[in-house]
Amino acid sequence: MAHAPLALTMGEPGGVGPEIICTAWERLRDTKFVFFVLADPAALEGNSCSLKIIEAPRQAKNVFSESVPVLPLNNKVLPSRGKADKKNAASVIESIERAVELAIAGEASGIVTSPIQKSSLIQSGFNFPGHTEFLAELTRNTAMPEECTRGPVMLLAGPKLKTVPVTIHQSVVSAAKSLTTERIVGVCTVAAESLAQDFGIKNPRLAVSGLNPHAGEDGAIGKEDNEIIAPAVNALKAKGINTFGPLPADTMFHEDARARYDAAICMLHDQALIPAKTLSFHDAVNVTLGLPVIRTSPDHGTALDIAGQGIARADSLIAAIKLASELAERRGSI
Ligand SMILES: NC(=O)C1=CN([C@@H]2O[C@H](COP(=O)(O)OP(=O)(O)OC[C@H]3O[C@@H](n4cnc5c(N)ncnc54)[C@H](O)[C@@H]3O)[C@@H](O)[C@H]2O)C=CC1
Ligand SMILES: NCC(=O)COP(=O)(O)O
Repeated sequence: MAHAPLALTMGEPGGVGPEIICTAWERLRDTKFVFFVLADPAALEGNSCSLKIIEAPRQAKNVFSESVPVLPLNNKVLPSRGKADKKNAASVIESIERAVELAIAGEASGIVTSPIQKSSLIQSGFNFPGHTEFLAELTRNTAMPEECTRGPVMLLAGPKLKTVPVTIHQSVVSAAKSLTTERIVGVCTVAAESLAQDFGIKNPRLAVSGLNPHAGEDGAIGKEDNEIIAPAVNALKAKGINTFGPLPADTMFHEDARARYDAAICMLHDQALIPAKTLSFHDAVNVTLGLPVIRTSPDHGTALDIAGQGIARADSLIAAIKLASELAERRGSI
């Protein structure tokens, strides 16, 4: 049976989201990568692509080669290019919530999120630091596919490197304090399962970073590496997960080092995202593992500084759309 279309969320209407959605559609309109956008049409107007209002996701396929299919939201936006306005928060959030409902109902084969301006949503009272945590909450009561452990876990997947941060949207101080052996084992377990099931990597090799310089220099520069991370690596090995580390984070991303593993598991957000974005800013995709629905996203943010100038690249969004479609095929979604 043909796949249901992908649900694209609107993201921050003042950012580059609307223009890269339009560019992505122009490049994909004659392909199998059919999507519809959950948006207030006002957010997408002013770009070169034509829009077609649809009433249900199943209509997307019939209009996709001619227009961007748009499933309208109840909450309206007042877009202002280059600025994030917290008055648009209800619409931005509704887009994500409706995408999740449609994916759970099988009317969308997966969700691709456009970037949100987190600071603006948080100022409006939104209680989540990012999509990852919000999607985990929205899908909390939905059963996971068989033999899949619940996350959420963030994966940055690029052509040269896959990285997973154990701690995500936390200050460095709180991230360091919140690291536990159990948490590292949990994240690695979800990552290993997903790399095998979703990415087809048999017995994936996980390289686990240290937290401190030189992985703690045998306890001389911090105790977490020996007391928290090394026991996690041992516990993972005992579970049969192909894991090694803790490795000094500064020397685990050069070309020869990358050849030794399938994913780098990092203790901090920036340990994982700096190498991923440095190597492949325009090709890497942010994937949330350990959800009952498929979710991908471009690796970049709202780029308010270039919004509306016609220079934003849509490559990472296109990579996110293609990857979501591949994952849906692999999972055998409707
Ligand atoms: N998945 C999501 O919703 C994400 C949201 N964000 C949010 O985005 C906002 C801005 O974050 P920043 O740290 O400034 O990162 P950013 O990725 O928005 O921008 C960083 C730099 O990259 C450039 N850039 C970004 N996307 C580009 C594209 N498609 N083509 C060409 N150049 C591009 C920007 O112009 C800027 O110079 C923050 O609120 C952040 O939380 C950041 C990452 C992911
Ligand atoms: N730096 C990555 C990022 O902030 C994306 O987070 P999320 O919105 O996917 O949770």
